[in-house]
Amino acid sequence: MTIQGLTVALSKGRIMDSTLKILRDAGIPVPEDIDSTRKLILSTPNGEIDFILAKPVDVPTYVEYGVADLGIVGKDVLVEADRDLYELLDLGIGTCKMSVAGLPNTAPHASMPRIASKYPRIATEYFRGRGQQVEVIFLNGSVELAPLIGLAERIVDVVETGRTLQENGLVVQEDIMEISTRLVANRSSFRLKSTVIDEFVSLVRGVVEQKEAAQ
Ligand SMILES: Nc1ncnc2c1ncn2[C@@H]1O[C@H](COP(=O)(O)OP(=O)(O)OP(=O)(O)O)[C@@H](O)[C@H]1O
Ligand SMILES: O=P(O)(O)OC[C@H]1O[C@H](OP(=O)(O)OP(=O)(O)O)[C@H](O)[C@@H]1O
Repeated sequence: MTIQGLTVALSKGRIMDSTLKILRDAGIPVPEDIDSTRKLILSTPNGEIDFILAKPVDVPTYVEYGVADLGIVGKDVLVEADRDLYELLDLGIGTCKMSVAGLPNTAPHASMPRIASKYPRIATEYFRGRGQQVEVIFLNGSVELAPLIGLAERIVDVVETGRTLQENGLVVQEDIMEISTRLVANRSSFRLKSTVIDEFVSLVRGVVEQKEAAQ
């Protein structure tokens, strides 16, 4: 069986190289110039797969609307987007944590503490779940700035090595969830293209399991 007739949305940026390595190791046809091109839609020479190169935050949108059958994207983005998708596989790459961080030795003092985050839904749900009233302030990046300049008491952000927190004098206060890269599917595609999607998943799963066994 060969893979045919799929559109796959890939996240540009940090997880792109490890995603492409997994796909290539799995024997999934990938255009040669995908790492270097400025094109946003690429097809394999025999037209097996169309790849859409998207901003990570937009991948769940493409997949939910069915313009992509499959998507590869971080769990952080998926939880924040809260789209109606099937999550098929954990690729075990792009691993990090979603954490609450702030300046050390500071007890929350405001009755309505401010929390800065690029992930307002995750932050809001987390504090709601703990029965804590907070005001969540959306920032697009460099979130660690917020406690340093007095915009917010704490942040909710991704922590990988911890270097950004450390170099800015911040510490993790609570961990919210583990993050890794996931393969997701459009609900209709999953039914209508089940054979080819099953094949895609089983090829990728083989590589992921092999990597896990070698660790
Ligand atoms: N140190 C890290 N910082 C941010 N994301 C990380 C990190 N380590 C792994 N990841 C994972 O990589 C994914 C993509 O990260 P990347 O920085 O490319 O996206 P992004 O923050 O949406 O980029 P941008 O907004 O700059 O386009 C994240 O959604 C997350 O799942
Ligand atoms: O624990 P670390 O290894 O230091 O990684 C975590 C940092 O990396 C990400 O920022 P990114 O580089 O994507 O920039 P951004 O803050 O502009 O989103 C994230 O938002 C943290 O700031």
